[in-house]
Amino acid sequence: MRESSASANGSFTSAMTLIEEGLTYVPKRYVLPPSLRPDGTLCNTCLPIVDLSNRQHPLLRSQIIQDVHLACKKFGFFQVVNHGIPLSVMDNAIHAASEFFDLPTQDKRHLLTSNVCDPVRYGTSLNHVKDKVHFWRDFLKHYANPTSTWIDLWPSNPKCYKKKMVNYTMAAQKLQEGLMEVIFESLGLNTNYLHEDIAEGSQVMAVNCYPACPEPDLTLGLPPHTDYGMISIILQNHQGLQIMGQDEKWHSVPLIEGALTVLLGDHMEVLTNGIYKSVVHRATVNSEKKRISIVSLHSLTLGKKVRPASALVNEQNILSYKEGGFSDFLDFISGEDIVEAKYIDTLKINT
Ligand SMILES: O=C(O)CCC(=O)C(=O)O
Ligand SMILES: [Fe+2]
Repeated sequence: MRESSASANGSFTSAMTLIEEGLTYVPKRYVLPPSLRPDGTLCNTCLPIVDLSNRQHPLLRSQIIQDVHLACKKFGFFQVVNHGIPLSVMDNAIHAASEFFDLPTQDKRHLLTSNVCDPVRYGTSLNHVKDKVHFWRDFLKHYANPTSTWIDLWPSNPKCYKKKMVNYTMAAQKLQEGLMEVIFESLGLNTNYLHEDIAEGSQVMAVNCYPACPEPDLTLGLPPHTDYGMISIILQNHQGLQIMGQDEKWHSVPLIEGALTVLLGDHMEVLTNGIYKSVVHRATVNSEKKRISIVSLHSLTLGKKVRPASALVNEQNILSYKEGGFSDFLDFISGEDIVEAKYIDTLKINT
């Protein structure tokens, strides 16, 4: 029978536990219908890489702006190199995350919750209580900006977690502020647009762990989805992320040492009135290595709404989105199954 001792009867079994039990197959609840499985047909298109080293250079900045514009328009995605976050800060964050997931379940269980509004959440799949099909992922999510408000709630085990993770979350928040300026400039908006709201904005860290999987072709770490925020910055230690191109084919995001991945989210689609679209992406799993990804999700602060920039609404590009905010997204995911429904669809004005 394809079911392990730990079944999906409402009790909690992390993906890490299954591996520790020495499972040689994936339990039935993880097996996707054939049409949703990763079928291995991938495109080898060169994906955009933006080198930020010259972003303050008066003459060379315009090339960066142009690269960002093309990448956002065509893919809603790019990788950044020379972004200013030291390799040691990134490696330490991955290390702290990995140690957290290696802890025995009893040391993580107190963070277990299915309430999406809790500022610190440990869990598995998307929502292990509600999911019809499960995904091969354990996660820890916590708020990060501003640090002083949230850090006391972060895990204190492993001991190094707060110290190592905070160096990364603060650097990612700063990088995000610089990236937003570049993205706004690429749209012809003032670089100071929403400056304070962005500096005070929400930052949610989604720390994901995808253990090595005995049958990686039958399941996924995360199903196709878009992120809700303005941008997401992803740090990963192994390949596994795929993005959907305009050609509706999956493209694997390569692992480039030191690079970070930037994804445009639904609130960016709203702000640009659809000039830039949020990118559909998914996480695949592999049979050899545990993969860690640390996603820094940025949007405006909880009470604020994002609306289309008035400079981007005109006769050629008529108003196409309603305003939406982090709290609208939380309401949406409390009620909907995100495998079946999309948050961005609730924000579109049907003309
Ligand atoms: O693991 C990844 O690379 C992607 C994770 C992701 O898409 C998410 O947490 O929203
Ligand atoms: Fe995502």
